[in-house]
Amino acid sequence: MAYQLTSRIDEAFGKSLALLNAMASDEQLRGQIAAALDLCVAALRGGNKLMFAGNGGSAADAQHWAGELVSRFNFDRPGLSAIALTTDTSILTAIGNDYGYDYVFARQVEALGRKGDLLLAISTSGNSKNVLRAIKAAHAAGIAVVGFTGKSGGAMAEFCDICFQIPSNETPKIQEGHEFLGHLLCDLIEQEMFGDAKV
Ligand SMILES: O=C(CO)[C@@H](O)[C@H](O)[C@H](O)[C@H](O)COP(=O)(O)O
Ligand SMILES: [Zn+2]
Repeated sequence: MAYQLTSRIDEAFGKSLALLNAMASDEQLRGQIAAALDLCVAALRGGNKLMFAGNGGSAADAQHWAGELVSRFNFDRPGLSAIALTTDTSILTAIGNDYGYDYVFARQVEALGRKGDLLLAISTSGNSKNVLRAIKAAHAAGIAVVGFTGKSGGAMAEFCDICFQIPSNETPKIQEGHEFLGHLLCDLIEQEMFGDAKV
């Protein structure tokens, strides 16, 4: 029992370290991070907002990252315009009940999204229908999309303007990769927009 426990813990550390190492040495990923940062900063500097959407653990990521931007990340600065489309239970239940769960994000993108906003769509499989519909609704409204998914990319990869494909097929490990990128983007956005004014 103790041996199994130890080996399982070792395995978890090993997989996460290998994942982060693979990401750290991926030059294409670095280019995508810079490009996603440009889209985020352009939207925010243009007076637009970032919208986040995802299911389950990715809903938690959406809320987490929007919170970092609206409140603060590393240092005090003006709040940044960001919203998670996963939080208003009245809206979610109304859309889910009246139109179906596949529409819970798309309907909000249609209602709240404006040309120049940015959608950050998170799906480990890349195949969640409500996320795919949100991406479609975003493009119809002139809103660019940064996707976060796994190695296969699923259906969403080809529809995103930039798509982060974490090099794993395991949902929790993909989520760990997403979490790293989400925090990194929050750090870079804050630095890019307010770093010079930092006291
Ligand atoms: O957090 C986890 C698994 O680690 C789950 O809650 C997971 O997010 C849910 O099963 C989601 O419904 C998966 O959807 P998706 O990532 O494939 O779009
Ligand atoms: Zn999870």
